[in-house]
Amino acid sequence: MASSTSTTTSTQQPPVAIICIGMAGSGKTTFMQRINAHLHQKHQEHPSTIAPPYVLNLDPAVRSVPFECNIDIRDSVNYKEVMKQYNLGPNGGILTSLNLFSTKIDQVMGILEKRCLPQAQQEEQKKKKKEEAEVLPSHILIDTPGQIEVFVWSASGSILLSSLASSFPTVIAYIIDTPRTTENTSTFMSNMLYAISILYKTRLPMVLVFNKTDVKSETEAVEWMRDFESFQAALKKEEEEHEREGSGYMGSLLNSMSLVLEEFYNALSVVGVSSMTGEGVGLFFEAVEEKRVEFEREYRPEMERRRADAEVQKAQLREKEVSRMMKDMNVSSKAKGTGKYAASGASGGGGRMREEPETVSDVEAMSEDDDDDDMGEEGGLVEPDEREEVEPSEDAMFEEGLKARYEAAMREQQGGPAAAARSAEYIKRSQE
Ligand SMILES: Nc1nc2c(ncn2[C@@H]2O[C@H](COP(=O)(O)OP(=O)(O)OP(=O)(O)O)[C@@H](O)[C@H]2O)c(=O)[nH]1
Repeated sequence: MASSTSTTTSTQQPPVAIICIGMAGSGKTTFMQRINAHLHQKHQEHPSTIAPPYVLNLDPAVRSVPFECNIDIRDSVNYKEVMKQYNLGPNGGILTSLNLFSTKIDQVMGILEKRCLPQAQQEEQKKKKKEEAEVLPSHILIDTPGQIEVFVWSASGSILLSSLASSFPTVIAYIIDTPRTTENTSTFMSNMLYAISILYKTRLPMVLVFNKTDVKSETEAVEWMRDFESFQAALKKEEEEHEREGSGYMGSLLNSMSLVLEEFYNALSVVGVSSMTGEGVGLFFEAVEEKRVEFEREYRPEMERRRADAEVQKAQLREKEVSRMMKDMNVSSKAKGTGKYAASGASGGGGRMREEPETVSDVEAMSEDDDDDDMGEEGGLVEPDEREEVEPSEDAMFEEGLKARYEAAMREQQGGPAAAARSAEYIKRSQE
């Protein structure tokens, strides 16, 4: 049962964000209510050392939430209005509401960091000249819409998840309706495949929560995961019972799947919970604690490596773009100096104001004219040697400055910590 160590995490480390994901009706909201109540109870028992959790509701379509939320998507987006205004169905309404909410991600993260991160709190403490530090929450709980695909596979879902994971150790709690999932092997396998796709899409540590264990124990499901032979035996039994036509194909597919999924099962923590009775909640928090350590050990370095790779790629792209632009500039600046397109008299005959060439043949024609002009200049206006000495250094300085400005502008455009916020801005604009 409940272990006290699991929920008495040192308040000085950042809280772990638990994102509850699961199919509609799997019991996410009831589970959220249960773990929220558990943490509140811990807070009441040790008010000076344990703070209540910080709670977010990201389900815009839920009618009522049976727990108090610190941040509720429904406060910023009216799901029904969104459906009406954009002429959308329920799923489109949820997706658009999430998109609209994700445009505020920088504000949401600002609040979360201020309320939950030790560094931010220390600054706040200094500002307010407080003697004692406030106890920080050890957990951030996040409820998501039942339409998993809307959350997990949407741009806004990715923005929300990656923003959270960049500031806090983040764990996915995948909630499974145990009685329904263990009805038969194919339902079980479908649910596992769903979980695997979420694991690979989010690349975050995951705890599988077999919910509703008061109705049916998780033992059978766990056995199917841990022991390949027991899954095969269940499969065989089903085939015999139903004597299904063509079940040979289905059976061999499920068999192969269970072998393939072995690796995936090993990467997961599995717990059985009853959100109704509270049984197994302590075990869940122990599993979360394990995953927090795993996040710091494996996921964060991997995340940082991916971010560094992306930075390198962006820098290479930037470099390429800048040299391409500089090449273009070279062509046009060469063509600018003199020639038939030069605006006569505008710069004392220097031809600085002439028109840009529009085609390659224009450029060639212009450079031929330049040669002619040189000859003309040799005739008395400017010494070619003199011009070579002066102009390249001016050009070089001009190009250097220009290159630096382009590079800075492209860095501004492509990278930086506000990239997620900008993507969110993009989503917002696309909604308009
Ligand atoms: N017996 C039992 N019923 C549960 C448990 N957890 C949830 N339920 C019931 O399952 C139903 C669905 O629960 P919800 O918490 O609304 O499920 P949800 O996943 O949030 O549903 P959506 O909001 O539609 O995505 C409700 O009738 C709950 O009472 C449990 O541990 N045991």
